[in-house]
Formats: sequence, structure tokens, C-alpha cells
Amino acid sequence: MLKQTHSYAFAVTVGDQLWRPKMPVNTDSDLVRLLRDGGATEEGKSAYEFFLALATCNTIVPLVLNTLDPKQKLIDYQGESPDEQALVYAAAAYGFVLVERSSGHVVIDVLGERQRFDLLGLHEFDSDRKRMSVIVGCPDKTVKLFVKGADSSMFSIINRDLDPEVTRLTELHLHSYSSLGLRTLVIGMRDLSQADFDEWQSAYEHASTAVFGRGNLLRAVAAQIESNVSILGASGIEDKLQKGVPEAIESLRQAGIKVWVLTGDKQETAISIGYSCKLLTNEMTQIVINHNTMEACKKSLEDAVALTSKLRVISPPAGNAVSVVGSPRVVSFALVIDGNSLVYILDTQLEEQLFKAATACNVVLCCRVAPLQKAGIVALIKNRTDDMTLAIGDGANDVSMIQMADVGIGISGQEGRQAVMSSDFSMGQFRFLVTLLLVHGHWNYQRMGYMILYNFYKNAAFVFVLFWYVLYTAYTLTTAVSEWSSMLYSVLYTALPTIIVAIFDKDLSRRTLLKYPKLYGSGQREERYNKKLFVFCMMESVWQSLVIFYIPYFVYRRSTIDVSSLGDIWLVAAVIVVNCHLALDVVRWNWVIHAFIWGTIAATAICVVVLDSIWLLPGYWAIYYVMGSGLFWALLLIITVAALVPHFVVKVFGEYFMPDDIQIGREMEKFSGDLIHTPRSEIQMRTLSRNQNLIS
Ligand SMILES: Nc1ncnc2c1ncn2[C@@H]1O[C@H](COP(=O)(O)OP(=O)(O)OP(=O)(O)O)[C@@H](O)[C@H]1O
Ligand SMILES: [Mg+2]
Repeated sequence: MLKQTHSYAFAVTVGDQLWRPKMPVNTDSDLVRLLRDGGATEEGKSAYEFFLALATCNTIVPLVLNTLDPKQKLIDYQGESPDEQALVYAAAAYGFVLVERSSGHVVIDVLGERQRFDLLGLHEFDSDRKRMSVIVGCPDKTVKLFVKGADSSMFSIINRDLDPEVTRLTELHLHSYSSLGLRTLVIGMRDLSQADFDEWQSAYEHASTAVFGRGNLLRAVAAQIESNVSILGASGIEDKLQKGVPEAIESLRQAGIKVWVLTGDKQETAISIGYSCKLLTNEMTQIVINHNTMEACKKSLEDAVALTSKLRVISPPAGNAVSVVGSPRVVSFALVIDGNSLVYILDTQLEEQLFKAATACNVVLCCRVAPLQKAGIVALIKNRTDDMTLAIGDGANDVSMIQMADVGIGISGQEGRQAVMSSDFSMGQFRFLVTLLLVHGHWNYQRMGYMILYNFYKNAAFVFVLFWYVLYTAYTLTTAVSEWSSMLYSVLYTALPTIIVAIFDKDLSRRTLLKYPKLYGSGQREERYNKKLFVFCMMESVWQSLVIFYIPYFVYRRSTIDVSSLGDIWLVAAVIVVNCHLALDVVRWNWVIHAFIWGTIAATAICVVVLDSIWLLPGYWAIYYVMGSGLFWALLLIITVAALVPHFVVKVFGEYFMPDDIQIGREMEKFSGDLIHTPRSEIQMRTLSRNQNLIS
């Protein structure tokens, strides 16, 4: 177990300079002594080779940094795997300081003595093999293979003839490390004879120069040489959770989002991390599926489905997480399933059972899964439900699932850029996901929903006005509104306010949305865009068009004004009505919205006057015939009021008698004094009808 504290155990002298690893590591004095003095004993030799393996079997690049003191330099280890960095720092602290790396060799300061090791071969780590290995030519002319990897993959390649006690003890230690939530690795070694090496070299050269299927050939060569390995030791590395992860998961779950965890880690580590991020709780019933045969997996899945449905019958559904005193206890389930079992389940007839069991559980935790299995799990949900899936991950092994999910998010961290490069959004910390979904997701949804409806409405309202006119022209499709005005209606008279409101308006503040994650449910219940709202907004546009058309029609029916003047009145009235309609729906006013809504109405008036002053156009002087009279202005006012009264009344009644969560939230914001004193649990929000899935 390697812990970082503040003591330097080792430094390297280069010329008159002192080189120190950048990260201070606390060391075990017994182990340091064993390494220094115990070269002759079996235990000392193993320890020596263990640290040599840590220093050589990696892809870390050492960088030498200057310090304020010209006599001191810091060695910074850079690499894509934070685990490898930790291990190389640990090796350095015990006297195996990686000083230099080139493509063909590494230089390691071994207990004060510089040694050059030839890198004869490197089988890179990949998440399917779950191990990596290097072939090293040592200064004493021996050739060694160092391997490190996940326990599951390492125990399958060890030399069974060697001391079984070592294996047993290693397994015991690994179990205790992973139960503490540490990420474990097993390190092994094999001495290669010249014949072994020659055989490997020719196979390796053949594979690495192959034009087709190079990856598979190289993997086969690696599998060939990575056998009969003897165990040198195991390591446990603390993988600290980022700040705010438990709180973020809690918020997401309150928002009705199902959180599933897919990790390449060992089962015990994954469960322990599940507890520390509060995804798993002691009240949960854990269903563990961890088998090596299809029959066993099938039986476990059937049992899981039966158990969840049986216990659900006697307890309320999962969505109703609020338990009332005296009511039956809410039974929540966590499904823990490992990659071995998924091999027999994904892409087979058992997939359906897995889907049933997983959706019946509150939490799903998949461990030791390969990258393609991660994508398979996302596809399991995506192909069977209408729910949206979101995958978030930080490593190269998360790329497939990020690409498979509807929304892919990459965390830019210490594990390289692959996840970020393949994602739709990238962020520095997991907790920012809450703001992305609950705040920006909510705002975007309500803006998009409203703007789609509003655009249908405003265009329909105007087109209906033109249509009513056609009824009086024997369906000849002549129009009272000039062609210029018809075109400018969409391009100028009503376009900009729509865009500005869609950018600036916010139905609720960021603070409220973050404080009450259940407000996110509005999107899941499709409250801002649905058939009912669509029909309602079409009815509004019919009503408003009737008001806009018929009031001037009846008023001027017996007058001498021509059809172009009437057309101008219809146009100006329509622009005022649809813009005032928008103004009625704006929640958060600012000067930009004011400027664009009222400015657009003013701009329309100016444009109409200018167009009617051009003697070449058909409606020349039309507006001047009517705008001089008070009747024209009174009409505009009457039309606007009459057109908007139903919208206003429905809005007021709806908000007063049937307020939805958003409206309650808005009122709370208005009386924010009360908001501060209202305990969170007293505010009842609706439960969700649909779920969304988040997979990380
Ligand atoms: N550089 C490495 N060298 C050797 N083995 C490694 C290395 N990195 C990871 N492993 C082993 O392979 C396993 C699988 O790694 P993988 O990157 O697929 O998932 P992970 O990093 O454990 O989990 P997560 O899915 O949370 O990123 C790890 O649990 C670890 O035991
Ligand atoms: Mg990883």
C-alpha cells in the first residue's frame, strides 16, 4: 500500500547536483533496509525485482525540472496513467529512480548506482488484456520479462508450479486492499532464456510489420510470452474521488436520473467506491452476479428479476423515495455484475433478462468491464427504451461508451485526452455535470420548447390573417399585405425578439435549480413541449388572427380606404400582438429583451412608413391615409387587448389554481425571504414519470 506523505527517502546525485522525485513519498524503513542489505536473501531479491519492475514496466517519461537552488533538480514523472505515475514515484522513494527514458533503453539509479536497461520489447496496456509487459535486457546480460496488470488477468498467467502460498497470500492482500477502495495491481516476472527470447523476437518482428490484423497478432505474441510468470508482489493505490462527487450523484438521483457505474476496477474496489460516493447504501439489497458459465448467469438473472418483482409488490415503487412513518419500508436494490458474467449475457438471449433486472434496481454497478462491454451496457438501455443516455468518463477505456451514448461527456483529467476528444462536452470535474444538466439542460429545454411553440404560433397567426382575407377574394390568393411586408414579417418584424428571448430568458435562477433538483423533472415529463400545448397555441393563433382580421374589417367595411391601408393595419396589429404575446411570457426581463421587443415594434412602424413612401411600390401612401385618425390608434389598442385576453386569463388561472413546479419555484424566488426559511423537505414536487440514465 503506497501512501504519499512528506519524506524523501531517496535522491540521486548527478555530477554535483541532487535530483529528487517531485512527489514526496513515505517509505517503510524495514523494506528500505531489506532492499539495501538483503540482496542475498530470497525475500530481498524479490523485493529488489519488484521495485525494478515498477521502475521499468511502464510508459512514464521522466522530466528534469529546475528549482530555485541550482544544485537541486526535481524529477517529474509524466504519463497517461496516474497509477503508473504513483508506482514510479514509489519505486523512486525506495531507491529505484527512473532517470532517463529513450525508445531503446531506460536509465535507472538503482540504490545509488546508475544502470542502463535495454528495452527489448513492450506490450502496451490495453483494457481487454488488462495487463502490460516489458522485456528488459539487464546490465548482467540476463533478459527479463516484467508484467503488471489486474489480478484477474495476472492469476491466469502465473506459473502454478511455484509456491502456492505466495499466490494465496497475494490474493488475501489484494482482497484487503480492494475492500478499502484501493486500485490493485499484481506485478510478476519471468526470466527468459536466449531461446525464449529469440522465438519471441522473430514472432514480434513478424507481427509488428504485418499489414493486416497487426493489433491481434501483437496481442497473440504478448499472450505467448506472458506465461509462467512468478508473482513479485501487489500494489494498492488510492484513487481519490474528485471533490463533490457524492453530492453530485445525490442531486442527479433526486432529479430522477438513474446513475449506473461502469468500471474496469475490481469488484471489491468498485463496491467500496460505490459506498464512498454514496451510490450504495447499507439499506440497499445487493444482488451480485459474478459467474463463469452461461447457466449460472441465467439462473442469477432469473432470481434477481423474481426477487425484485416480489419485494416491489410489498413496497412502494422506486420513484417514491420519501418513506412515510408507518408505511412499508422502501426496498432498494443494487445490481453488481462483473465483466466475466457480461461475456455470457451481452449479445445473447440473456440480454433481455439483464435489462429487466437492471431497470428494476435503483443502482447498477458493473465492474471489471472491458471498453466494448461498457458500450454494450449503454446500448442495452438505448435500444430498448426512449430514455436518453449520457455517458461520462475520463479514460481511453470510456471512449466506446461515450460514443455510444446519446450524450457523451469527457472529463479532462490525468488519464489523457482520448475521452475528451470523443465527447460532445468536456469538463474538468464530475460535479460540473450537475450544473450542465440541472441548470443549462433545464434552461435550454424550456427555451427550446417555448421557442418552437412560439414560432409555430406567430407564423400561424399571420398566415391565418392572410387566409381570412382570401375568403373574401373568391379564393384568388391576392393579398392585402404587400409582398415586402409579408417577407419582412418573418425576417425582421418578429425574428430578433424570438432569438433574444431564447438566449436570455431564464425561468428559474441557477440557485433554485441547483437547490431543488426535482425541478429537472419538468423536462422528463415534457411539460414545455407537448401535443396539448401545441394544440393550445394553434387555437390561440386562430383566435388572435380572427381578432386582428375582423375588428379592422368591420370598422372600415363601409369606409373609402383601400385594401393596402387595411393590409397595413393587419400587419402592424399582428406584429404588435405577437410581440406583446412574447413579452407576456418573458420571465426575467433585462434591458436587451426590452430593447429588442419594443425596438422591433418601433422598427416595424418605421419600415411600414418607409415602404409606403416609395412611389414605385404597390401600397404607396397607404399608411398615411389611416394613421392620421385616432380610430387607427384606438383600433391597435383594442386589437392587442382583445387578442391577448385569453392568453392572459389562461396564464393567470393556470398559475393560480394549477401551478406547476416551475411556477411554484418562481414564486418562491419572488418571496425569497420565505424561501430561505422554508425547509427543503416541505416543498413537495411531482414524482417522475420517466427516467433518464446516466452512466459513468
Ligand atoms: N498501466 C497499466 N498497466 C497495467 N495494468 C493496468 C494499467 N492500468 C490499469 N491496469 C489494470 O487494468 C484494469 C482495467 O483498466 P481500465 O483502464 O480498463 O479500467 P480502470 O482504470 O480500472 O477503471 P475505470 O473504468 O474506472 O477507468 C485496472 O483495474 C487495472 O487493474
Ligand atoms: Mg481507467
